[in-house]
Amino acid sequence: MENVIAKKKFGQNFLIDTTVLDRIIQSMPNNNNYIVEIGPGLGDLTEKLVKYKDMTAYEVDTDLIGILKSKFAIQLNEEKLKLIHTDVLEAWDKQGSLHNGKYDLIANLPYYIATNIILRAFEDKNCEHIIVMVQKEVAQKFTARVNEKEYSSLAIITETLGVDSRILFDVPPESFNPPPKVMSSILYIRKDMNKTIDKSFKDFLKACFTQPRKKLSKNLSSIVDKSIISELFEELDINDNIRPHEVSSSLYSQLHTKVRNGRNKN
Ligand SMILES: C[S@@+](CC[C@H](N)C(=O)[O-])C[C@H]1O[C@@H](n2cnc3c(N)ncnc32)[C@H](O)[C@@H]1O
Repeated sequence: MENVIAKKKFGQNFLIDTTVLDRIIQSMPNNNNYIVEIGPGLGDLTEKLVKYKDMTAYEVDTDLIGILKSKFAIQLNEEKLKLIHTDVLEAWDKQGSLHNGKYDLIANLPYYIATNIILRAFEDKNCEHIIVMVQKEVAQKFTARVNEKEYSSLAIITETLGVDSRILFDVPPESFNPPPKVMSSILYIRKDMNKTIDKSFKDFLKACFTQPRKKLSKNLSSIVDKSIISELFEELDINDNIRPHEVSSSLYSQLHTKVRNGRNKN
């Protein structure tokens, strides 16, 4: 590894295990999509990705930009690689999308903003696949299934937008330098490009999970009259004692549609 001191504030844990790097490459979907990487770091994953496809990498750290520019001078010159020096969240704010064509996001994400990045990739209409290294606990939240205790808004949004979502494999702390304090996982999500989620559904889920271990009916009573909740539950054959993590994403969608169509408190 180059003589670089990893910066905690940028979530820098560099992946040094070549077996893991190769397994990420093997997980790449077989398609013609462009590649976007967030946080190329010292460029170990970038070096492998750019052999397969043209790509853009977004990096916030000025010191790393200098290293990457000399390491990838040829690829930059041939325009196989575009290196953008910015905070990726600002790029999303400004551009709306990280690339103006269909792309797959492949990255070892900075953990302090990983959830936020995945949610932004969900909103990005050009992003199809998300293959990212995140904290294992975060990966579990995105891939939980109904009735599991981790099943909440993130998993429901993922199921609603996705055709496929799963954890591909776990990665131990010693695969990184410096090693993070937590176990990591490679998360795989394939979005359905025809689907979007509106803010009203997200707000609805937030209300449903205000107190995740209480009854769903109790949480819903902050936005829907109790008598209407009973009516809706009967129509949809939902048990009054049900907890928020016991309701499937499709049932949440149906409930939301009914609430939005006038049966809320306002
Ligand atoms: C976990 S490291 C991964 C580095 C490298 N890809 C690897 O696998 O070794 C996260 C990378 O994201 C970069 N980063 C952190 N915050 C960022 C942001 N807001 N926008 C763009 N890059 C960011 C860090 O500087 C670092 O290079």
